[in-house]
Amino acid sequence: MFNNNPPFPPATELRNERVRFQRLSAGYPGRPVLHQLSAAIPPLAMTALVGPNGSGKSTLLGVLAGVITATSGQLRYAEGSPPAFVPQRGAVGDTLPLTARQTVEMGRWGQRGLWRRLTRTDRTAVDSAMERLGVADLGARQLGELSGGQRQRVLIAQGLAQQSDLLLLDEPTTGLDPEARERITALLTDLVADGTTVVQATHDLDAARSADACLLLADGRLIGQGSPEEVLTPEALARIWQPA
Ligand SMILES: Nc1ncnc2c1ncn2[C@@H]1O[C@H](COP(=O)(O)OP(=O)(O)OP(=O)(O)O)[C@@H](O)[C@H]1O
Repeated sequence: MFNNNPPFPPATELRNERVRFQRLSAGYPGRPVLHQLSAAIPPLAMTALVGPNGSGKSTLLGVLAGVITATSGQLRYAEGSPPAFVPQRGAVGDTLPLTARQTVEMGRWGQRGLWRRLTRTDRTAVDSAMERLGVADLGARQLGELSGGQRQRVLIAQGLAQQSDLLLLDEPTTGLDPEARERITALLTDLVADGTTVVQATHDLDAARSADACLLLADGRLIGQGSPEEVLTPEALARIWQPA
């Protein structure tokens, strides 16, 4: 959830790639999930991770975020900040006794450490992330009292407060109504225009089709990468979502 040091040092020789992984495998104890993935994440662009339930999208995001360690392969980052990771809404306890503002402030812990007081710079980063997500007026509300869309925006604000140029989001629009979805999609598009590299796992094919690049996963294997037109063909989608 917080800024992590990348598991591998920045690789200055990466050109036109923000992240590159080669023959990357990862999983959980006794459960291999990702098998030998090789791909690159383009900088200053939106990349969509697409695939059926259980195909390994969250696991790949976790590896890119540095919260899951690869079991083999290579993962390299171009120069830039450590990634900011916005986990799935359901992965964050709704019953945590935290206000919306405290939740966003947690985004600064990576820079500040858990026990240090927030500086003015931290508070400014928190304020501006909350303004940008339209949740400034919800600051005093308990996280668990917020609607799904509001809670999602608070979690994205926590990611933005990290001020990273690499933002990883796990299904940021799942379960939201169309208006909330559009709002978040527009925000992510603006972030890319402002110089952020965004990677989102998504079930939303409209969001995936409007991304700059797609990685298509099935059963922990990468079965397509490239532009949405190249990857999200009717044949590929039929094959993975309606197996014979
Ligand atoms: N903490 C865990 N421990 C053990 N297995 C896990 C864990 N988290 C996920 N898995 C398993 O890893 C596989 C990939 O899960 P993952 O969450 O990465 O897929 P996903 O594509 O993000 O799925 P969804 O679209 O449902 O979110 C699944 O078989 C899942 O059951």
